[in-house]
Amino acid sequence: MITTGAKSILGLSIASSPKGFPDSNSRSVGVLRACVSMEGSQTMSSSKNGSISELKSINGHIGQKQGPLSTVGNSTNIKWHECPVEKVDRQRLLDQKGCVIWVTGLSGSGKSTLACALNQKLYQKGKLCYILDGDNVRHGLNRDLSFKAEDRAENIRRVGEVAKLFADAGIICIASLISPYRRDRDACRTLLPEGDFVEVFMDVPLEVCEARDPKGLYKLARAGKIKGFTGIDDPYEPPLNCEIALGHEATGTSPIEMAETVVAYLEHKGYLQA
Ligand SMILES: Nc1ncnc2c1ncn2[C@@H]1O[C@H](COP(=O)(O)OS(=O)(=O)O)[C@@H](OP(=O)(O)O)[C@H]1O
Ligand SMILES: Nc1ncnc2c1ncn2[C@@H]1O[C@H](COP(=O)(O)OP(=O)(O)O)[C@@H](O)[C@H]1O
Repeated sequence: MITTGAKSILGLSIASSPKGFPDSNSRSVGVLRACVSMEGSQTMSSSKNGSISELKSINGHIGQKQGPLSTVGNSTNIKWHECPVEKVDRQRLLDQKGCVIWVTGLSGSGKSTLACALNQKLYQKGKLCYILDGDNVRHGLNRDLSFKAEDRAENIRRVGEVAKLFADAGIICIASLISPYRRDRDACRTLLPEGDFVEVFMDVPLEVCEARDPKGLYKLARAGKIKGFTGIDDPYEPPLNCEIALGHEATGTSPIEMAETVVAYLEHKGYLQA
């Protein structure tokens, strides 16, 4: 074992400021703080390549007594691991606050269009977003789920958990799913700190969505060829206390106006700065 100071941890020299790591840029502060905060535990293994075991020893994990074990659902004997680089550090790097914009509404109400317009607006402002779209997530992670109520609930639960991880990464996560049940959406809200879950309701009447019918799904549902289609023969529960309801004159009716409404909300609530 050798002993070293924070300056050489992770191979970064704070004094010499290597290429791609500006020393006076405010975005580097979080990283610097994280390195400096490791100074208390200066023992490193002699490994030359900065291996995982070396990082763990910096973290004080090796040779320490394990903390309490937990049981969560069917996962027994599990333990939560902390890291000195935290959400607040990632947010400072990105100059924004991680949160979840949960877009709910009928098929054809404009969820995906809004998600995309919002992503573009925020990107232009230099803010990092990621979209979790129901249709898309069902192509992979949630391909095993149908549209019966319990599978929709599991769909929402998984996306809620993933969105929470994105928010913890400091990213503005836009989740756009029908999410027809209030209870499922509220459960996602409880996963996040107060204020970090922004429910956006696409308040567009069924008749309008059905007239749009870009995928021809309403037509198939009306013909009885799709069973359990939301709004036709499956329920949709509108939010009772959402942060933003779109589709009215007051909040704009074009996708760009709607996106601007959401951006204004995020700005007002301080999410577009660290
Ligand atoms: N039975 C039924 N009901 C509603 N929607 C259906 C159904 N079957 C397939 N689709 C297509 O699936 C998309 C909705 O997926 P979601 O994951 O957002 O749905 S849910 O939140 O689990 O209810 C939905 O996409 P959007 O139109 O973008 O909402 C449809 O393309
Ligand atoms: N604000 C809007 N005004 C008019 N048409 C819209 C608006 N937003 C979306 N659309 C159109 O409505 C259809 C459904 O939009 P989409 O975003 O796919 O809805 P969803 O994701 O809720 O199913 C598309 O043809 C889209 O071009």
